[in-house]
Amino acid sequence: MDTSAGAGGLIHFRWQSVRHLEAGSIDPHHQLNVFQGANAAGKTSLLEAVHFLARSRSFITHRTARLIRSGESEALVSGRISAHGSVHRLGVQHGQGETRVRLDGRDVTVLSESAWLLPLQVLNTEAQRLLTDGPAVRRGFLNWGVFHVEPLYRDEWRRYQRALRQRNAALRSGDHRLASAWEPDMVEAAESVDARRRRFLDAVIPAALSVAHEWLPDVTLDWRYRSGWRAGEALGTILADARGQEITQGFSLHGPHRADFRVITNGVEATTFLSRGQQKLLVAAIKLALIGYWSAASTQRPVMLVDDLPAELDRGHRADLVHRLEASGAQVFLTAIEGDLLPVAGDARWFHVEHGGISTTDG
Ligand SMILES: Nc1ncnc2c1ncn2[C@@H]1O[C@H](COP(=O)(O)OP(=O)(O)OP(=O)(O)O)[C@@H](O)[C@H]1O
Repeated sequence: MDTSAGAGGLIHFRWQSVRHLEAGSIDPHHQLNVFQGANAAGKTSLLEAVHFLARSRSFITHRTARLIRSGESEALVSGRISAHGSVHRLGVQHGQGETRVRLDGRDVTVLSESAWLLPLQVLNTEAQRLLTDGPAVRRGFLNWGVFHVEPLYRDEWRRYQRALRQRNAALRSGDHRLASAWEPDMVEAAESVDARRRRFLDAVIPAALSVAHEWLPDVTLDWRYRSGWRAGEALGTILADARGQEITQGFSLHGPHRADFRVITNGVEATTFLSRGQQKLLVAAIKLALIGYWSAASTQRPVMLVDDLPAELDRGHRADLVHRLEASGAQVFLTAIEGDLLPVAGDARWFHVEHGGISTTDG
């Protein structure tokens, strides 16, 4: 670890045996990095490699093994990251079914320790799952969102999950007394998890909807949060009342593990009303608001990976999204087949991607 922290974010990045990519390295710009190249050149693979460094897994398949270049036995990424006023060395290696993470010369066993350094979001075709998929995806968004600004959240969420697991085990064995013994712990952790989630959403979603409103002026936008238990009632009472039924089911039906939030457009679910391009804009607005919140609330520079930004967006929305990304305070990695579709206004580093090789260009 050294103290030449500079502007923050990923200041050096190196990869080996990742998908289609030739082994290589780059020194990313602290604000905007554009990767342009033809189909199958390796642009997405580069973003995937950055994701692998930050989160120790692939963002595409959730099957990290596929990240390894065909014919090789392990993939390796490493980087120097400026965060919290210092520079950290992070390396992630995947091979033989195992992922090994090293931070500043020591092994890391808890993912959140290394993930903490690079608060990261992805905007790609999968990102629309935030709107289209079930609540688990939105809870994941909530958990990462809160985790990066409220360090205590991770412990409270873990404490809740532990109490929930224990209560579920007691329910499955039909043990009322043991199930009830775990409830006070569950309730205490649930209340603080819920309070932090509400605070986070109250800051992020209205900001997101105000940007979305500029992009979609004819759409009425609203949002709702469900804590996971009946509004206005104490979770402790709900758990006690539900215990008999839950013993039959074998799991807990109420609590923040059932939380969700939804964006409502013209009175109905966003996904039933918006076009694909409009959904992309709405998700982009949510992610922009999140990285804005992270930038303002913590000392790390967030990283935003945007795959094929021009796809599905008209010229006006494309330009506005690029400008907002440039002003977001994040370190942005953008890919595009044709760079001239991206009206970049400020300082940026441009890279040409061809047959898995990456070289800097002057734009
Ligand atoms: N594990 C792997 N080993 C070697 N090559 C791989 C591996 N996984 C994928 N590829 C190849 O990498 C190429 C895809 O690269 P990538 O998705 O990064 O391209 P891209 O530049 O983002 O393309 P597009 O603009 O078409 O989305 C494909 O040719 C694919 O067959």
